[in-house]
Amino acid sequence: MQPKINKDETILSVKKLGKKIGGRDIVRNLSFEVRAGEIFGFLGPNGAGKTTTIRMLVGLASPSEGSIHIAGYDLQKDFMKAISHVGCIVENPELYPYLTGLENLELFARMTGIPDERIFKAVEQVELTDRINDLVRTYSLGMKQRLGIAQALLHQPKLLILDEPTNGLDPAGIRDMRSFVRQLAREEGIGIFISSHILHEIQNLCDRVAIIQNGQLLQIGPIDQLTGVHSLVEWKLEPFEEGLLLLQSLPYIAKVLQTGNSKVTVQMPLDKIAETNHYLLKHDIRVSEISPRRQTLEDLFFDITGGFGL
Ligand SMILES: Nc1ncnc2c1ncn2[C@@H]1O[C@H](COP(=O)(O)OP(=O)(O)OP(=O)(O)O)[C@@H](O)[C@H]1O
Repeated sequence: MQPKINKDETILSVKKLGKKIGGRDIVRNLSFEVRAGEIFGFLGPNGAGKTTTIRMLVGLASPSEGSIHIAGYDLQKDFMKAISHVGCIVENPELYPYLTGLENLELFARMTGIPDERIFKAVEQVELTDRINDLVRTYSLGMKQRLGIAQALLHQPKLLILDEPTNGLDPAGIRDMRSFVRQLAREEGIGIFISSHILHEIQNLCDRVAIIQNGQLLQIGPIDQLTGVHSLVEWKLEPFEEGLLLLQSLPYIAKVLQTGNSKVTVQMPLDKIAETNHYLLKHDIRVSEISPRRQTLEDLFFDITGGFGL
């Protein structure tokens, strides 16, 4: 029987979190929540403060300001209770290659006092049943990741923290990861916090995202709401510089997002395409391509972070 999921239950609540290291603000005034059954993406360019935030969420670093509550428990005041609801896989999990997947989990379960019967459930949850009796040294990176996640699920956490989970995985590995992460959220009601810089992965997987830069929150919200706001149109123009200047002079062209290979992508209303095309042609600009599309998470990310560091 599937557990009843209360989607209003807040699993992780971060309020006004701050971290100073050597007098420098690494994380500032960061607030967000992750609810039961929700997949929450945490994005930011290199050096934005993602790892520092995760280190605070799992108790490896203490906040200079603010609070973290996990399943209602204050991580600072009630550490053991709060952390007992967290499963995390940060970097590569510790696994023994000359033991089978099952033996690895049995060893870990015994060391941490978890009953054996939980193991099969966790193996099922990460879709590793077929290979669980094989030696870990024969596993692909994706299978090792899944075994690591099974290990993190053994104590039935309400919050799962995954730091760059698709790093190094091939497309099939990424697809498998996406499938069971969705199931963990939808069927088990686990709140899932994923940091990543692979933006299309986040776009396909997460319900909501937070984008941070310089330790501060820039945007937070459901992906559809954040990305559906603008329509983008890519133009291929010749001569390019003159065409670009003309486009920029139009009052309804909101933003120029990318240039290269005689192409420019601008934010503009779709019903102005014909008018714009006519205007360019009238000024002897050859328009060889016009491609309208919806704004992606990647566009939004580059737009608001300035596109640095990815
Ligand atoms: N122990 C430390 N001492 C000094 N500076 C630090 C320390 N830890 C992190 N920083 C600095 O804090 C900033 C944020 O680092 P952090 O590793 O949290 O970023 P990140 O978003 O995880 O980046 P990446 O995607 O590159 O891992 C960086 O400028 C980093 O140099």
